Amino acid sequence: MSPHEPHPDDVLTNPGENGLDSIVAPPDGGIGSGTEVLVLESPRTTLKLRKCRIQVSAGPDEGKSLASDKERLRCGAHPTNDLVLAEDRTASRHHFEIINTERGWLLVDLNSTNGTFLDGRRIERAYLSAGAQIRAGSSTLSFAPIDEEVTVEPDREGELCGLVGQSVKMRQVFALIKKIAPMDVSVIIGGETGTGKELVAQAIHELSGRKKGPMVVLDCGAIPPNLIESELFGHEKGSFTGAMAARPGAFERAHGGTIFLDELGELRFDLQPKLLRVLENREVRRVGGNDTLEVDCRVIAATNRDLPKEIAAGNFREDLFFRLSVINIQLPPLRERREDIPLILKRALADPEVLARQGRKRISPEALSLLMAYAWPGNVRELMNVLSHVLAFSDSEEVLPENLPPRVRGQQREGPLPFNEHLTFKDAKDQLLENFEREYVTSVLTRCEGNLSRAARESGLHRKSIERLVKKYQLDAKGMKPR
Ligand SMILES: Nc1ncnc2c1ncn2[C@@H]1O[C@H](COP(=O)(O)OP(=O)(O)OP(=O)(O)O)[C@@H](O)[C@H]1O
Repeated sequence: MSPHEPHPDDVLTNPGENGLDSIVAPPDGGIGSGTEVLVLESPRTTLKLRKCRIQVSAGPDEGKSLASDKERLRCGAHPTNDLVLAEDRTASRHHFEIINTERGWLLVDLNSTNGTFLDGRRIERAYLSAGAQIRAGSSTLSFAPIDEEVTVEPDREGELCGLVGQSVKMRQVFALIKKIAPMDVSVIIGGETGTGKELVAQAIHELSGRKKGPMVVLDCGAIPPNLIESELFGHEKGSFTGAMAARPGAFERAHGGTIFLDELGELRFDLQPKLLRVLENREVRRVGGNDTLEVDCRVIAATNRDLPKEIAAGNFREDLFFRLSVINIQLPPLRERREDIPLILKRALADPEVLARQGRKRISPEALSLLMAYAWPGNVRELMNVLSHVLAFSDSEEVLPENLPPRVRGQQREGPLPFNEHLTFKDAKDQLLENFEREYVTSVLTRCEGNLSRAARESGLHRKSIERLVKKYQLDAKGMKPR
């Protein structure tokens, strides 16, 4: 897609019936996103596209015009601009840019020699209204915003770039991914752990014009605070103790491609302005370095936190949220699309690697109905883990209910509490509690593949408490990581 085709500014959808809450607009309650939510009767998603048109109405390039959906569009004499004032000798190489912000179209002078004028007044930054007249060099340009709505029907296919799902909710997600992937805008992907946020980010990258470029994943929750700048911007050799060699940061490595900021909600509040600065300026300077490097990458972020709530609680910066949430895709938990389970299992069993290792396997109808009844707090990741565990430990061709873990069979709540009646009350209680603690933490860690931060989030325990329990029961969290 050319950079001049439309791209959406906001995603609007039905938040209620027909499973349409899978894709939501950035919420407007209290934080003023300026986005409406359309309640539709049919399972469709409506994208509100925001474009603008600038036209040279006077000057040597008179008649040139551009309709753009880009987040930023640049104007000046240099051929790399979106609108090139090739004939205007008094226009600077990069004269001004117009940024599509959630608050409106912002005109920014790019340190031009002769200045940028809006309706006759010299400006550095100013919001544009319809019909505004911009003067750059000896050219006058008229500005007009264009808003249009596009309806996105659920996709017909039950698969997209490794994502499997035949439910209306997932097919809506697939259609939305296809629609927005070629548009070079930021995206925030929300959803519980294991719902496929990283897969969605990969799909957007693969279906975009940047697919030949790199996709760099930065786990914001896993970066020690003292290394955040070096992780984002890179560092020069010797810039701090331990910087043995120069290293490019994540943004530099993602140049020409996509940067995926995973667990964005975990990024510490005091570190958020540093990220915002890179997003705003699109340039980085390595820690200990002197040169500024321009970086051109698409930003996709994921979180399992409710960011508007985090903003209200003072844990997340509103400006960073708005900078990133041009499009907001919310992935539904597996328990809200149980009809996807058979297809996900079928695809997994047909995987050539699984076939080579385990041979042809099938799931009995009784086992399938248990798998479909379970709540899957760890979503598709947990389903995949259960499947590989079951396949590794069952010899027969058919997976039966007894091959499934007790929690899936729903047996953990059955029967009397397994306490030892020959102990004193206190000792019996302590033993019961210890058994519970050991089994609970083992179960949540298995589900989270030994990832302590994720296990803490899913269990509602503090990470320190999980660490203490792992130590107390000598659990092998590392051994639970996938090989
Ligand atoms: N719709 C899906 N179809 C097939 N596989 C899926 C789907 N969703 C998730 N998976 C699989 O589940 C696992 C977890 O997916 P992924 O890492 O994308 O989830 P996530 O939402 O990013 O999780 P987290 O928030 O914990 O990082 C992966 O093995 C992925 O391949």
